[in-house]
Amino acid sequence: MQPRIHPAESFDVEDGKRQSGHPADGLGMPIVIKDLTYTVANNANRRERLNLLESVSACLWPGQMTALMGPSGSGKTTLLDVLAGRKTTGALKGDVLFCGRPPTQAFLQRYTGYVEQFDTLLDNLTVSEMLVYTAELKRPLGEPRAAKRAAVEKLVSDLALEQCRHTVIGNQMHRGISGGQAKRVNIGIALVTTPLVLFLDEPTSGLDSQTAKEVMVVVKRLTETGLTTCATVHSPTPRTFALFDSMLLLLRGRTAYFGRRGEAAIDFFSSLPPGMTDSASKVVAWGEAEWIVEITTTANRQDKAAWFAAHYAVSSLAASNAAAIDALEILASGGGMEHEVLLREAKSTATPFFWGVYTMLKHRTSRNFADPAFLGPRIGDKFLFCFIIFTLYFGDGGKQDPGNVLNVMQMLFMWTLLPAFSAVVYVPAIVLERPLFMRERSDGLYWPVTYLVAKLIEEFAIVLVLSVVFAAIVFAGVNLHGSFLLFWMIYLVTLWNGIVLAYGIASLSPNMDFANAAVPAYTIALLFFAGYLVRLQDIPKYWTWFPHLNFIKYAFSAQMLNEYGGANNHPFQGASILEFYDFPHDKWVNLGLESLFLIAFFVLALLGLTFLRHSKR
Ligand SMILES: Nc1ncnc2c1ncn2[C@@H]1O[C@H](COP(=O)(O)OP(=O)(O)OP(=O)(O)O)[C@@H](O)[C@H]1O
Repeated sequence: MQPRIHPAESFDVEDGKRQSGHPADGLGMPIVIKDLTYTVANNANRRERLNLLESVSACLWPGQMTALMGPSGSGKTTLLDVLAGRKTTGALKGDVLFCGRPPTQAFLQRYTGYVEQFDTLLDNLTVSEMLVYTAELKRPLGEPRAAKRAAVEKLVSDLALEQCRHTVIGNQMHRGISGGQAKRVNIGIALVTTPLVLFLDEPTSGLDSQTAKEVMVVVKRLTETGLTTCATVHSPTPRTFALFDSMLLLLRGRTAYFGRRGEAAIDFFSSLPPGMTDSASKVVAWGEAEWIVEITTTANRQDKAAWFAAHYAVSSLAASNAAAIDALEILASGGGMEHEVLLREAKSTATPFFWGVYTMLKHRTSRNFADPAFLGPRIGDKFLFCFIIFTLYFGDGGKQDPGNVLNVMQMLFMWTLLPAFSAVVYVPAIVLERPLFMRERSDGLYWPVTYLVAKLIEEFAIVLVLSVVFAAIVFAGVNLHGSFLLFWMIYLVTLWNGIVLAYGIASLSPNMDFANAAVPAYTIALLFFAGYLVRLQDIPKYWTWFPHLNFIKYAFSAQMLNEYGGANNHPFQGASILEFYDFPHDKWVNLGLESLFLIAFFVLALLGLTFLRHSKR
């Protein structure tokens, strides 16, 4: 006799009520997957369409843990991504229903947890800080701080992280917590808002069998409180596999088995025709999971995936599954389910913009400001150039001979250009952090604009302080003229422009190499059109549009007008300096026009962060 699928056991389908005493009482969300087909353009031949998932049907139940299994490349992560709404490409057919309704993206971001295969953590926070940071961004603003801390404390205890709670997470260069602890922190991040559904992509990969079991025991305990849990696993040990309630087995994107783990699965696989199965006696020696993996992997290698899918499709198990799935769908679509209202959620983040910025500054910026590896590259170049200019041009501004006038102009030109050149130092802040940003954004921690504003405030604050010091040293040391306030403001706005430009280019660039090449290429192009190497009036007609798009031109014009605007406007090449170069506008107007580029680069960076994902999933 084929086993009955668990939905019918958990729900009284006829009455439409939960059976009393079910662990899902009070919390949880059933998920129906019905005839799901997911198609993408083949990487190898873009004109060809590939079904990465084909007619997959199953349901995931609150309070139960479903193992998503299958050989490598069978579509497990693809299915998890589809369920969690994290696919950015491809076409979907069929239904994915949470509580009987298609979920909004905002619902998925706010009420489901997704533990990705690779860890994306902030390496300079401690375990506790990482969880508090996530809790503050993801839990409602109105919740008292003590309640948030208590939720984190509970997670630390549930996930057995007490030992390493104050250990810095670290990275490959500076070792911090272990792989198993990092995995548990990732699970903690997914659980910190008490989600209704938990997706885990290979939560046990890279862990020894004991740690893998410990991690899954924790997940099991949490699942029993009513969570709907689905985890991809490769070859779990018998003890780990025993924690799962059911199994969805995929072969080349098609269902090869969906049903209970244990006796039901063993019955199903041992009843296959000879040649397609293996002796059930091996289950004792190998364990159930290993035995099933062996049968299905062999079939996959022998190109029998289609046969398996067809065999399952006509089985009485598939028929009873289909009936149970239909019943659940009808029941759920009837309304009145506990968490149904959440499915109408329209806001992807629980906390407002200003809170996101504040929390990011509080947790991330405070750490960065105490980190020499972060501050070093941001201060070092400015210090070096300031030192060179101070020692090389000391007192030159007070000397009136033509040679010195030329030196001061060249110095002003370099001083104006350097912030744009050294902008490349800000590229890694966006490109290397992209996986973390993508994860946090998908988790509904913040909007791209929140992230961008917080990061810019962090960078702007550093150069605000530095620029006053270095501008004062250079202005006094070189003995410059004009307004110091303007001299400093032009320097500051140019530094800020360099930062936002680097962020803009980084957000548009697919990788570090591209961004590292694009920033200097663009800034060198600006250099030719800044009004010094070629006078603005001598630029050929077909290039005259470009200086208008050049913030360095406005900055350099403002610096020159500031320095030579008064009595200092010496005779130069048969005219005065300013007549010879003919810089347009007033010096303050030039500063104002330069400032407009901040807005333009900001919009560019925001568009890149919002709409370009670079890694297609
Ligand atoms: N655009 C594409 N063109 C061709 N093949 C693709 C494309 N996108 C994904 N695939 C293939 O789809 C299959 C499913 O990938 P997926 O990551 O879901 O497998 P998986 O079962 O999670 O594998 P693993 O266990 O190794 O993580 C893989 O064979 C992958 O190479």
